Amino acid sequence: MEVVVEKLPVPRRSANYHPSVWGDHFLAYAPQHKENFFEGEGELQRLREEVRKMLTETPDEFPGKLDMIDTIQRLGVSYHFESEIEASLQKIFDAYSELNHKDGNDLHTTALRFRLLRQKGFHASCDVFDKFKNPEGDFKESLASDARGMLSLYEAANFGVHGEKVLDEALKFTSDNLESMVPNLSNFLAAQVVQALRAPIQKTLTRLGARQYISLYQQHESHDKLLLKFAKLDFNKLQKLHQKELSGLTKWWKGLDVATNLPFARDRLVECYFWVLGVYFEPKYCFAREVLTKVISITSIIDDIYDVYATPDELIVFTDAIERWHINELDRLPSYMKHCYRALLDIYKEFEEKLAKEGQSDRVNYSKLEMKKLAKGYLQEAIWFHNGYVPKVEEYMKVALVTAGYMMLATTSMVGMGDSLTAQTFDWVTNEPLIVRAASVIGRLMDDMAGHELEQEGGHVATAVECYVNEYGVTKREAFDEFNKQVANAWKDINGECLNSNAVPMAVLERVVNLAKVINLLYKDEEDWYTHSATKLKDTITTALIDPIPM
Ligand SMILES: CC(C)=CCC/C(C)=C/COP(=O)(O)OP(=O)(O)O
Repeated sequence: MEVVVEKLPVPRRSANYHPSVWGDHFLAYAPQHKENFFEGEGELQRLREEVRKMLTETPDEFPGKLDMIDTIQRLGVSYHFESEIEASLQKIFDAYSELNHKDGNDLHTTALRFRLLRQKGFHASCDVFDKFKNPEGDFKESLASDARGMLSLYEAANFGVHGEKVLDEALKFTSDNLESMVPNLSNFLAAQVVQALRAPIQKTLTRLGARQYISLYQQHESHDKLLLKFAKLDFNKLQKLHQKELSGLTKWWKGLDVATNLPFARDRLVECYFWVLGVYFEPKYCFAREVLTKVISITSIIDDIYDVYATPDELIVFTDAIERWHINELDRLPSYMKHCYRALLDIYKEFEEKLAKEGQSDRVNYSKLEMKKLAKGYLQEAIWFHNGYVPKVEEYMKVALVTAGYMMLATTSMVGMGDSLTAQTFDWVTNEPLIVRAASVIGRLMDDMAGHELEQEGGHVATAVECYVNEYGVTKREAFDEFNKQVANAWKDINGECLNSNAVPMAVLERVVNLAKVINLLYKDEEDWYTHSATKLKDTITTALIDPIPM
């Protein structure tokens, strides 16, 4: 279809997004030496083996072993000991009833064991919490004086699945009581409680959680000095690795020159990299991070083309060009779209070439298909907007779960993950499995609650909020209450899908869980940190990616 463009002045909208707050900052971290760039490498390796020894020599049936595993995980270094921890948890799971019986009324140990198992996909039964209830069926009031146990129960209850009433009650009981306990707690415990109430472990990004826990842990009077030193060194080493990756990505991004060529769009490379760092931080996922960062940052531009700048006619051509996915399509596009379209094709071509060496270039097709589906969803929303149409909730959600972007990102997150993934796993992810739908529900509803005011001012497709208010004649607050319930239910779906999953590797499920965690940070409390990234998100990125931990 031929469309005449840019001959007549076209009325354009602008959302006045602020420019990049990072500019070329990360270019300064360009790699000088490819190998051995970290001075503390020798020390780090020595400490790692000491920690491994401590971990393997501590008997699995010791309650202290649970605390050791938990501390190692929370300090962000458990990725070094995956097989050792998995083997311990398997033994602990096999002896679950017996161990619970032995611990009697120790709430902390019971709850911690339950959470550590659930976190790694073991279906630990929540019946172990029944004994902490009184004959009336309520949690015993006496527990409210056991702050450590209450905190552990709260963290455990965040791993509940549908139908686990005792965990719903535990979540309410602990949430209601923990806050008022804070003034009477030690600094270490009080700080943990405050942090946990803000975001439980289940919803905390691993790098941020590690950074926070390292500072807390060193205030704990009986902390393990060796473990603490190892965690600090490892955090700083990874931070340097991430800085170098971001330096390379900044170089790539500069070639696109968003400020000049696409001035209406959000220029958010560093924020996108941070998003991806929430999905995987481990060194082995370096290429996966590159793939996902490039895709998410170009998607952000594409989203702004659809939502803000383009005319409906241009969007029809653009969507068709994405569907055809061929460089010849460039001629049909106005010049601003050309920049974006060329970049889109280039990045996928680059992935294909790199993956061809491993015989894995087919994987890219799954991501391309999802990108095409996303573009069609974006077009549908743009058409609704330009027609002033407010869909019914069901009609809206069908499209808006796609435009939440998480079906595409979940698929793309797997593209660079290495050789252990099969075609079956890719088929699984592109068939909208429950866990991906649930992450999309969280993404869509939290984004809509956060973006609602702004999107209405700037002119934007009706969000879930307007659709719901319009269809059910309720207040905005009532719509928010309903959505918060749906978000909580979606977390239960996610928790359930992670249990005893033999069909899909845990490493893949963890990517989807992590995608949901990122939403919980960026769109919490009805704020949009991603779009307005100059304050809270800038500070958060600074702690994760710029400031090293003092040794
Ligand atoms: C999850 C993905 C793909 C992230 C890339 C950046 C992006 C599009 C964020 C959401 O923006 P928005 O709040 O404007 O989204 P929407 O227009 O869908 O409401």
